[in-house]
Amino acid sequence: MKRILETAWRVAPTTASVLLLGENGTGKTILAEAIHQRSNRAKEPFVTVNCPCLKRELLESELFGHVRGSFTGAISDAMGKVAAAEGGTLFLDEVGDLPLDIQPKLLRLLQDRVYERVGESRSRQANVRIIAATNRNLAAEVKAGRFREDLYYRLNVISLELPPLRERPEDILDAANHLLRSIGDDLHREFRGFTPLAGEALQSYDWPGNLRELRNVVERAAILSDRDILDLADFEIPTSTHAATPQVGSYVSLAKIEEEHIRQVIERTTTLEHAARILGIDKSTLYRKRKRQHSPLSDFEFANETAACAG
Ligand SMILES: Nc1ncnc2c1ncn2[C@@H]1O[C@H](COP(=O)(O)OP(=O)(O)OP(=O)(O)O)[C@@H](O)[C@H]1O
Repeated sequence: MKRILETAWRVAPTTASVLLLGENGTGKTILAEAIHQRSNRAKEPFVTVNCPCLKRELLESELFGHVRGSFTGAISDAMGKVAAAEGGTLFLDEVGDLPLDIQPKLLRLLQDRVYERVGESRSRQANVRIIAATNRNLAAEVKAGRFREDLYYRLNVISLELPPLRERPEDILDAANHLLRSIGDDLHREFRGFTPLAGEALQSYDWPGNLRELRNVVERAAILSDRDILDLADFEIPTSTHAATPQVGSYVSLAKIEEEHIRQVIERTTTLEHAARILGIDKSTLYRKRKRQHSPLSDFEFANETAACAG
């Protein structure tokens, strides 16, 4: 992540287009704004276009503007977001969803800095810096014929891939502390972080919704807790989905649910002691339960066998 941010800050003051890649909630929009803030366009507008939100005709007009009468409902001339972003940055969110027939118009804007309003033949000059983001694999979209190769290469000069949180568990606590401080500012409260148990639980979960989900979980805990150090009891951290997990209400025994839950916690933790603390039992009880369940002991459990029995 450090390397990604270093590259982002290096490219920020230039006018180069930037392509941000990553799953939903990894912070692409926030990074786009931060790049804009660190550019010499910071005092100029930062304008977002959300590509999948609009129908094709409306999207073209939203981007480039239109002249009166160019389509039903075009009752007056309108400037588009390209004009609104003049001098500043145009952020194209979910650019992978841009319809194929609008893509050449974006390419022209990127290459020649010109565009036309819908229904108008005269070209207009634009001075905008483009930052685009997508959660799609654009190379695969090109192969599938849904994204133009020339546009892909034009956008992909500087691309930054934001990794999902589950691939950087070492960053989770830092991110959670950062979010907690900013949530504290909003709530006019001063938080002092997380108890070790809460921290471990935050790090053990794989956050499919990434930073957005982490923020929601931390915010909820902060609002509902009256402590200044948030504890495990303040959190509702969802159990990650697992194909083999028996669902509550399905026809399986409690023992089976317990076995599966223990298996999952062990899978996500690095020591038996850590797993036992999350499960709220002591490690010798956990060891006995694992033996009773006839689960083959993993390397890690073997390594901890002696310690567990002593404890
Ligand atoms: N660096 C950060 N500092 C504080 N909050 C952050 C940061 N990055 C992400 N977040 C939180 O995560 C949320 C999602 O971030 P963001 O909208 O930038 O993600 P995204 O990758 O653009 O998501 P999507 O693909 O769904 O649009 C933000 O609203 C914010 O609450």
